[in-house]
Amino acid sequence: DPVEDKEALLDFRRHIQHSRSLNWNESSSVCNTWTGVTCNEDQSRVIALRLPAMALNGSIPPNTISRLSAIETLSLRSNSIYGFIPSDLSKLQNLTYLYLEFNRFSGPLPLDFSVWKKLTVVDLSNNFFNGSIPSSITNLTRLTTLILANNSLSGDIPDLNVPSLQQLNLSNNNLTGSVPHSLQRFPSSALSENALPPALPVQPPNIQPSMRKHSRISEPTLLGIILGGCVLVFVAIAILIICCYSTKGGRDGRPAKSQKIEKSLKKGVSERTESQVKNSRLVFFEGCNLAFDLEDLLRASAEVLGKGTFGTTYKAALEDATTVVVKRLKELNVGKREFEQQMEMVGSIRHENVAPLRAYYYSKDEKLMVYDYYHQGSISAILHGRRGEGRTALDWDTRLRIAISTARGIAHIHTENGGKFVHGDIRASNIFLNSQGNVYVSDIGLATLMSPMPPPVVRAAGYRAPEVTDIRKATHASDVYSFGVLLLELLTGKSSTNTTGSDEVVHLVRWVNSVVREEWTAEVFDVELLRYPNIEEEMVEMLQIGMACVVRIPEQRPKMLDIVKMVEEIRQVGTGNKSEISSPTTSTPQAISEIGSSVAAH
Ligand SMILES: Nc1ncnc2c1ncn2[C@@H]1O[C@H](COP(=O)(O)OP(=O)(O)OP(=O)(O)O)[C@@H](O)[C@H]1O
Repeated sequence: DPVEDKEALLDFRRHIQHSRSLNWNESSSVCNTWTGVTCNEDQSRVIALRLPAMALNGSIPPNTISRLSAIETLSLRSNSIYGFIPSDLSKLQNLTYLYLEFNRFSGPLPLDFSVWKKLTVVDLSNNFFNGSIPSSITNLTRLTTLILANNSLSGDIPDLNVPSLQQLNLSNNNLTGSVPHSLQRFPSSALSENALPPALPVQPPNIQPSMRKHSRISEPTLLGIILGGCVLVFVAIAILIICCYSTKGGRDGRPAKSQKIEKSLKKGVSERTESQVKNSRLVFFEGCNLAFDLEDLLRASAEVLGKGTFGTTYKAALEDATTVVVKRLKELNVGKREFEQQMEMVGSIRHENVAPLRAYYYSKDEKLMVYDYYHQGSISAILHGRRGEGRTALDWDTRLRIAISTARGIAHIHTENGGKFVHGDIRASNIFLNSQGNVYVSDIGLATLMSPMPPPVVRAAGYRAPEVTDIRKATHASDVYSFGVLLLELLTGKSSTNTTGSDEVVHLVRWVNSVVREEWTAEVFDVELLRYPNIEEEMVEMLQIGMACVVRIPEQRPKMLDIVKMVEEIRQVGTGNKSEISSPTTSTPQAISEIGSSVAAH
């Protein structure tokens, strides 16, 4: 651990008020457990400190952060920090990203920006900074973003001739003078709400600048402008969304990475008033090392992953290169209290096979859930996506591992809330693999939040136990049924529902039952599995478990804890190749048909 950095951070915490708890224990590892702290690869130095929306209150204590001399990212946005930017921060020679917006900083900006040679992004907006904009900013040759909006900066705008600068916002200050040539390439909004002369004089030029210099726009007028702006934004976004959906995603059939959709994620918040935004925070769960706030999420470039039963799911890349998944829920049937209770329950579940809910957000218009992004995608996508040439088939060992891990995950969920918790929506599209191949059960407990009249849940149909008529009333036994369907899916490679040539929908359970009844068991298994040697008995074993889970009468289905044992034992009762990893070779389908009839007996 970087001992000196640790001391500096502890000193920082000691000298600044923070009403949200910071898990910075002296005995724990700075690099691995401390919220908001990131270290370099060999864990010798702290390189990022991100404490957005941590309710920090006070001024930045001198000689604390300035000792983190390797720091590249400093984000203290959306707190209540006041006072000057301490001059000793000039020691942070590696500082690249500086986010101090939405605080109560005041006083002049640091005079000499050139000490931070690597500065790339600077956001000091929404504070009370005054004085002029230092011309030393011109020396920042790597600067791409400069946001100083909503302060009380005055004086002439310096000639910021910084070729790398791509994003500029100096709006809503008291800046005067003419727009320097170097800044004329930016949209006029970058400089709006200042005391600059208008580009086209609509009033006598000698009157307007001086009037505006002394009188800021009155609040009702400002409100009018904001509301008008919001309506315009809303209409524009509505048009964009319509355009977007009419093209049904990217031309190649994949979800379109689209700015329009990104805007739609932002829409909900742009409609809210500023005070609502300030009062509504993302609620993080303990142990979550992610450090971002709502503004980060809204700023993130978002890509639509898909639309599911509960809303739209986005992949959002945050400024620090973290990727998260944001579920934007729709049509919920619950109020704030019930939503929060359910989220707290879901967020407290910790198991190696359960996708942790990282954070959630609730407001009247917007309900968000934040998860880790799983690089390999869902089991459904891996199993059914892209059949044909160039496809990597899901091997038997992986399918077995998915079955065991999912069973363990669900069994754990069933022990929560005094053994009353139900997943309610087990299916292949809610089970994920991360880049290391670990398995995670996701989307827990969402079904119970649905509105009384959910949209036709076609996708869930093949997984839904026959006794479940209302998806909000799922039970442990109905989860077991859905898990059984998942096992059948892993074995057959077929989706939970399939459409025949005559457009008839055939449920996988019915199909498997009919095939097994006719003693054609060998036909059941995925042809992609026939390449693996000595797995027949294991497959038959899994088929038996799957079929036991999908029996019609709920009371006759095994309990999840028993299922875990049964699935774990597949290897032991199988061919005895317990520790071997089956590799793709050829095996004859006859071998399977010989043992197939043993399943029919069950
Ligand atoms: N944490 C995640 N990591 C990676 N991909 C995800 C994650 N969560 C969801 N996805 C993907 O986003 C897409 C949309 O997911 P979403 O959960 O909204 O709908 P679904 O799973 O397709 O359907 P349903 O909500 O009805 O279960 C799916 O392709 C899903 O695989």
